[in-house]
Amino acid sequence: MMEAAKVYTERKSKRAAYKMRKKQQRDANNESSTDIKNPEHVKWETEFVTHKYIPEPKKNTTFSLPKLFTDKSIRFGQVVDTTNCNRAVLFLYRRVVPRVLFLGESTKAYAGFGSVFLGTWRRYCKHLFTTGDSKKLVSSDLEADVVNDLGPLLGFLQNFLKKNLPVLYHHHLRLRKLLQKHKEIVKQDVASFATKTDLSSSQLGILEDSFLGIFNLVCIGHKSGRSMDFHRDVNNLAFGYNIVLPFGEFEGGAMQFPGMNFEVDVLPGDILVFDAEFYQHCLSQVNGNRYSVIVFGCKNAGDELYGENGLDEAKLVSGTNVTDDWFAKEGLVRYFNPMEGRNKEG
Ligand SMILES: O=C(O)CCC(=O)C(=O)O
Ligand SMILES: [Fe+2]
Repeated sequence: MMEAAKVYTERKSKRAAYKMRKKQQRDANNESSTDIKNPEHVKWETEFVTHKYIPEPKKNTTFSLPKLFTDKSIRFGQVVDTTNCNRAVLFLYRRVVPRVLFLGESTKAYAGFGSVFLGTWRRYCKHLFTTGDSKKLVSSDLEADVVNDLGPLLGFLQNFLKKNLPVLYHHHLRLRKLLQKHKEIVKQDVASFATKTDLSSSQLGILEDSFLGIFNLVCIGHKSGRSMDFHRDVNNLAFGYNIVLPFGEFEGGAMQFPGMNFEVDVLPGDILVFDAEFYQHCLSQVNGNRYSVIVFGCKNAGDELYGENGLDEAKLVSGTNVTDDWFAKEGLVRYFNPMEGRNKEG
């Protein structure tokens, strides 16, 4: 007994020392704790805002909007749209990305002066014409460096979502599994899929599965071309949310929501999660070198998997083929709050 008690005490003090060391390391690196449960760090706030769709203004129109969520603490803005369906939520996590995971030089060089897309399927990327220069595909001498650089960041993000936004985590996971399932089907009969769908055999396996984790598509943006114009990400997965992580040395680049009459600063180390498919948005003028990692889902994949291959679950991710009744029957809600509860998939 005595011996056991001693071992226990030793372990306890070792653990305490370890925790202390980690904390000191974090402080030294000027990193923030990712434990958002710490009440000192978290201050959830709910803002109810009404969103009004406004006609797309001329290119380069600038908006002057009041800033929300300027505080250092993490906040939660719940947005009620005009149909009062609680459709959208925006989440802003301040200073949660450890500094060691910030984008490295290789990835910045790889992004060049436009946007590049990394995804499981080359074709799948090709479909994303959200910016003029997104045709640049995944093939570069820098690719290995980029994978080494981005992999840990995506791993961190995945764990972060799992802990803090479980429903969104499962939404990505579901799409991921669906695409994997499709990949297996294609592999078994490569010839017959060659013309059937754009997610064809020749496009498989560009990146290791483990690199993307639960995610399917990642955009690395530099200067964020079109984002500065007022837009919606209309090719996005329905009910998906963009996860935006800005990096670099810059000023400006606030995410603006003119239809809701506010903007939020999003800074290196922050994670912004918002419904870019539903809400019109743009970035304010950026001065300096701003890079952004944007994780999202593209609805073409869901549409193709459903339409071309009849994979039933794809209805869920494409959204376009389903009614509210279908969701209800499946025990799902169309407009989920990524923070609360879980959709069906375990
Ligand atoms: O932050 C960026 O670079 C892009 C912003 C944007 O338009 C989006 O995430 O949908
Ligand atoms: Fe956007």
